[in-house]
Amino acid sequence: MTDATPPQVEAEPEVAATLFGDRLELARSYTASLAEHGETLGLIGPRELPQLWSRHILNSALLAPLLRGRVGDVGSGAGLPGLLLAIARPDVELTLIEPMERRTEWLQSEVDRMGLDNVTVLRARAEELPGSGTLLPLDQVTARAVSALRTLIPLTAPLVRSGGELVLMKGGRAEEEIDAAQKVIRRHRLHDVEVLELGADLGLYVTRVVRAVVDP
Ligand SMILES: C[S@@+](CC[C@H](N)C(=O)[O-])C[C@H]1O[C@@H](n2cnc3c(N)ncnc32)[C@H](O)[C@@H]1O
Repeated sequence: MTDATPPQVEAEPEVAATLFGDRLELARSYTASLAEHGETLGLIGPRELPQLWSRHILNSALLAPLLRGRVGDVGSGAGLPGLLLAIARPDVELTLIEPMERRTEWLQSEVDRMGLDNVTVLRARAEELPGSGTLLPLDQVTARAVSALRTLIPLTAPLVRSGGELVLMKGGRAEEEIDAAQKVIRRHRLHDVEVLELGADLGLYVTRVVRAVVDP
């Protein structure tokens, strides 16, 4: 006999209230919708449900205090981190850049359902955007789980204005990725490249972020 019990969604950690403040209901609403539809739409696997808050929702929200102005999220997928950041920071304008139609439909439906007025969903590959006139220069670009830094930097740096920033979520190999990306770091004139470790003070898994200033 196989165990047919469906995986349970992780209970909401208390720290969610600290990270989302008066936007917590929206974060709950998005999380419930992702838990309900994410697997059917191919956005998340069933094994993610027992760690949905701690591994996906809250670690995305940890970036919120780093943001300012007009921000693009490259490869938003299910909305991580871009949609969570739009929820946590209604004062920031988010553009979610995602090439897959089914994913952009999901993102737009969530934006409409929650009535978020600080989000634009753009169906595109990041490399098509520079010079296309579809995207104004951004103050910052975020990305999570899109590719290694040496390929991610050429996709993201051209979208950012001079003096803007890349804010890229990375795993435990962030330093090795930076070493392997030295050529593109020079080519795209990135400086002040640093690795931030977020979340430990809140009792969360450490989320590593590579932040760099773009100076074309
Ligand atoms: C592994 S998923 C990660 C999705 C989400 N950021 C997350 O952390 O769950 C990578 C996403 O990047 C998108 N993607 C891949 N290449 C891209 C490109 N050149 N420009 C924009 N998005 C891209 C894919 O369609 C996919 O949705």
